[in-house]
Amino acid sequence: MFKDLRDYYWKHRWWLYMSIVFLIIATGLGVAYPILLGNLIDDINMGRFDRVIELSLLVVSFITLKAAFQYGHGFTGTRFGNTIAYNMRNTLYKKLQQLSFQYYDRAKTGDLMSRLTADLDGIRGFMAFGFAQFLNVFVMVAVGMITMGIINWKLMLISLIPMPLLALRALQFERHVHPAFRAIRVSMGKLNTAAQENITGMRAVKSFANEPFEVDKFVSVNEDYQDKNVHASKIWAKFFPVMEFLANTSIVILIAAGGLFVIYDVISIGELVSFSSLIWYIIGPMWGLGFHINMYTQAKASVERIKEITDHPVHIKGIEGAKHLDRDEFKGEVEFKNVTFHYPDNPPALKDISFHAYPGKIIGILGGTGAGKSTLVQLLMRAYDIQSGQILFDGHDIRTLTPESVRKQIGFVFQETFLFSSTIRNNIAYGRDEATMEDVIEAAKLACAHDFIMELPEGYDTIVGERGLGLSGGQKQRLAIARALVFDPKIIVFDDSTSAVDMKTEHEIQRALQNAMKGRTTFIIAHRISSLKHADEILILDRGEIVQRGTHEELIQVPGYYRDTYDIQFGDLPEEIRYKVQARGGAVNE
Ligand SMILES: Nc1ncnc2c1ncn2[C@@H]1O[C@H](COP(=O)(O)OP(=O)(O)OP(=O)(O)O)[C@@H](O)[C@H]1O
Repeated sequence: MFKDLRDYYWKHRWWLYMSIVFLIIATGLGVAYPILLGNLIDDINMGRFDRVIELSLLVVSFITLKAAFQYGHGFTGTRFGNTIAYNMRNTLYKKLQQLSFQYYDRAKTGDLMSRLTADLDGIRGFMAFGFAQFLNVFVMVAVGMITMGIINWKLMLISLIPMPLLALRALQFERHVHPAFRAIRVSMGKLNTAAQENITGMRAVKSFANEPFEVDKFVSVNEDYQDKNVHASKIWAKFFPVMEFLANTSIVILIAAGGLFVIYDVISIGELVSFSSLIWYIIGPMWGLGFHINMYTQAKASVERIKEITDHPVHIKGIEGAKHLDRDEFKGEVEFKNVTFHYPDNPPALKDISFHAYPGKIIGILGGTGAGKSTLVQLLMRAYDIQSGQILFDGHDIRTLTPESVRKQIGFVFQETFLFSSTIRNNIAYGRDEATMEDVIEAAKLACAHDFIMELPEGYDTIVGERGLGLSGGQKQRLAIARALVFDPKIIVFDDSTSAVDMKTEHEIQRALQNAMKGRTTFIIAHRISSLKHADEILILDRGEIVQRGTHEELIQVPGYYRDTYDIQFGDLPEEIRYKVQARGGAVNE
């Protein structure tokens, strides 16, 4: 475990060393206190009062010194644990940014969140205190036994008789309670996931009036969480009285045997008092043995869970000597050459795809659900590496370019718009820190979003809620278009951006799209002919293959998916209305 964490703590290891030394000193000083107390009692018992003040002051000084070293241990330990957790958190978060789409296809949000929080916290706790205290167990037992042995080794051996049993019971307790705690953690994860999903999907819950079902679902996971806690408490309740009994047996033996030793003048009454304090130097560590081991095993498991992420291979990265694609030099030419791609463990999602998009041209993509449209445009930004063929930007295979520079050339408008809980300005300028207010406004104007933004109470400073709550679907999409444009990219991709909006909004978005496409190589996935008809080439995909291609005029002449779609959308209209609607570039029932 320490080897795995070396990178995070090596530079700060002095905090750990200091923390251990301070704790050992505090433990050593703690031994002086019972001895001094014993001496004090013996002096009083024998009527020697001359050293009382001196000894009392010494006791106070030792207690104060011990407290000071304990503070030092706490301070340095916390510093050490927090520094490690801070470094690990940053590394982990950075790695999460680097991991590819392939990783996130399978990752679970709740699980990742618990690694970032609960697991890191477990490691922090162990490194801050757990480790030093684990070492201190041996120091305490050794110091306690030596000191008691010096006073009277026979009494020491007699009073420690129940100790092996106590240690055994503590280890048994750990063995039982460890899985119980693990079950509580798993159940806690389920509870979090249920609550998180419910809050995220509250609109769906309400629209289906499914609150009672959700409450029942939560009650059942909550019951499970409660059961797991009750189970752990039962283990606790079963083991602790026995452990307490064994610890107290030790004290009883000490008092009984020690009393006899005093009566027979083998030890003084003060020494018996010292003994009864010193015995806790053994009982305490035995009692806590299970707890320390538990803390260690949990921290070890957490390190492994974190290493799973930090050691996870990054699937998409620039090869050695990858070229940076300069945005001023890039013309916007895209070519797919016999591209075949499948997701891991899946049949091909795209088969032998070839097309050439010249700078400024529009490629329309149409096809049934699952045909591979979104996959095709995701390959443009090298979300995944293809199995065969080539994707070329201005003639360069994108695998020979740095992924960042490839992605910076593309403005993406996704099916679903994700907005961050921040101002509208920041959401539009997302990914382009150097964008000025003028750039943001210009992009918003092009995206036909400026007017509605100005009607909002705080204009561009309006904070949009999580996921953009408070804005309509059409408004969110226009913000997404503005965000894509603020980059002034050479390529722009629209993934079905108008499917979820009403006709009026669609018309506004269409206007925004027309503005956005000007001078850029455009890929537009759409189900509406009105969005596709201006394309220079339309690709019809079916089960990962291009089954038809051509311009609107060419495709409506031949039977196939495009003409069928056209007939469904325009077929019922009389000839002259059909003509007018098409000329307007709008949808059928506008
Ligand atoms: N992340 C993924 N992992 C595994 N398979 C995937 C993944 N994404 C998509 N697929 C599969 O790849 C195929 C193509 O999916 P894709 O999303 O590209 O289709 P689409 O044409 O965009 O569909 P839609 O119009 O419904 O969005 C489908 O069979 C789909 O199930």
